[in-house]
Amino acid sequence: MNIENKKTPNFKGYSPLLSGNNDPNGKGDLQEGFEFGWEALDDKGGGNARQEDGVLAGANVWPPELPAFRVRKLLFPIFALALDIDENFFEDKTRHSAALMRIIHYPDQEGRTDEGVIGIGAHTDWECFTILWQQPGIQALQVLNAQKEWIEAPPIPGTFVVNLGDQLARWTNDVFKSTVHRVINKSGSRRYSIPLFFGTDYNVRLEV
Ligand SMILES: O=C(O)CCC(=O)C(=O)O
Ligand SMILES: [Fe+2]
Repeated sequence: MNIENKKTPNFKGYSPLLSGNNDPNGKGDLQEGFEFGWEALDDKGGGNARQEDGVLAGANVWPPELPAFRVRKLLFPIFALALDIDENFFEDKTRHSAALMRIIHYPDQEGRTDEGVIGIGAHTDWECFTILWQQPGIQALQVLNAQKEWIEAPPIPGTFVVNLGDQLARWTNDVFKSTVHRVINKSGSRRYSIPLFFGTDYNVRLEV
């Protein structure tokens, strides 16, 4: 696999099972991983884009057979087409997108009765959309539907949840509404989730 991180110049990419062996007394580490970091930012003219990245400088590598790995690049054109505007409308507005990933641990709250203390209270996300990975097998995420009822959004193996955020709602005059959601983890076990929040470049005006 040519995206293997031992073959890239900047440590980014895929590390297969048993490719590492941290303990010299061991025979190999039973884990695989994928390393990524800052993209090489566009050179704004000085010729020194992200020089401070040292050995990590340079583009990420992504599996060519999995274009959805760069889901953001796919989602913005899909929203544009759904809005009946040019497919590339968001292209020059999302070059350095405000993007933040969280890794969240929710302790189990089985038996807790305080309705005011839940995993994450009802809210909408702020950006354009959130791509959310949920730990398989644990139901905890709920979404408020148009009838104002909380419905479950269970993890479906091999899929992400995409929540729409306030920025996209504002920009589209609520053609796309932001999703009200919350998390209550009464599963009996701890739960992990990983949301990736995606907005646009900071200086973009919300206009069409
Ligand atoms: O953990 C989840 O499923 C959702 C997390 C979330 O809504 C958030 O961090 O904004
Ligand atoms: Fe959220």
